Amino acid sequence: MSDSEEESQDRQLKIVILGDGASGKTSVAMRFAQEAFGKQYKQTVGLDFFMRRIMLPGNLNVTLQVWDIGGQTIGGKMLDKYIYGAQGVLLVYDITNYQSFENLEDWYTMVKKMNKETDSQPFVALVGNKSLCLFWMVVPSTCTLSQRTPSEQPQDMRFLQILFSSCRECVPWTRLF
Ligand SMILES: Nc1nc2c(ncn2[C@@H]2O[C@H](COP(=O)(O)OP(=O)(O)OP(=O)(O)O)[C@@H](O)[C@H]2O)c(=O)[nH]1
Repeated sequence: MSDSEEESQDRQLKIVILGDGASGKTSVAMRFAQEAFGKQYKQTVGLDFFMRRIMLPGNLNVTLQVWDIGGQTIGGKMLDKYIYGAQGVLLVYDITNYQSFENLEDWYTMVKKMNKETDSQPFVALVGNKSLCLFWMVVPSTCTLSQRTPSEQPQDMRFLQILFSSCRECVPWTRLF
């Protein structure tokens, strides 16, 4: 393969979406990859994949492989395999469900455990989904995972700030991916 052919090939990045069931992971992935939203809840069993090509500054083509992990996989045998090798992790909670925010700590622990041995750590972002359901909001927008666990500052991760999404109402997505 020539140099130019090699250069024109897309780089692949693996993004894993984690969080409790019904927090909106599939909706986030679908909104990103297909610009679609399904109102009906259909539980993801195991995992699902989505892909989208994007162009980064400098005409760099990148294919994002989005791994939508079912909320029921926590504690399951396969979860570490799903997380392995991810360059980015979105930890999704539902702003109308406080438990889904609290449980992110468990998801985050899995990410840390999985990546303990590897040199490259993924970028991790918290995503407060259903962000336009303000009437039912129970997780204040000032909460972050690191605030909840001050002793556990994520020095070993490149931790991004909290982001908000609303799949139903289609707010701009540029900051999330
Ligand atoms: N109003 C509103 N509803 C949303 C939003 N995102 C998702 N939902 C709804 O929330 C429900 C659950 O969404 P899913 O995307 O299937 O949740 P999930 O996290 O993938 O769930 P699991 O497959 O169980 O892990 C569905 O009925 C969605 O239509 C949003 O931004 N706003």
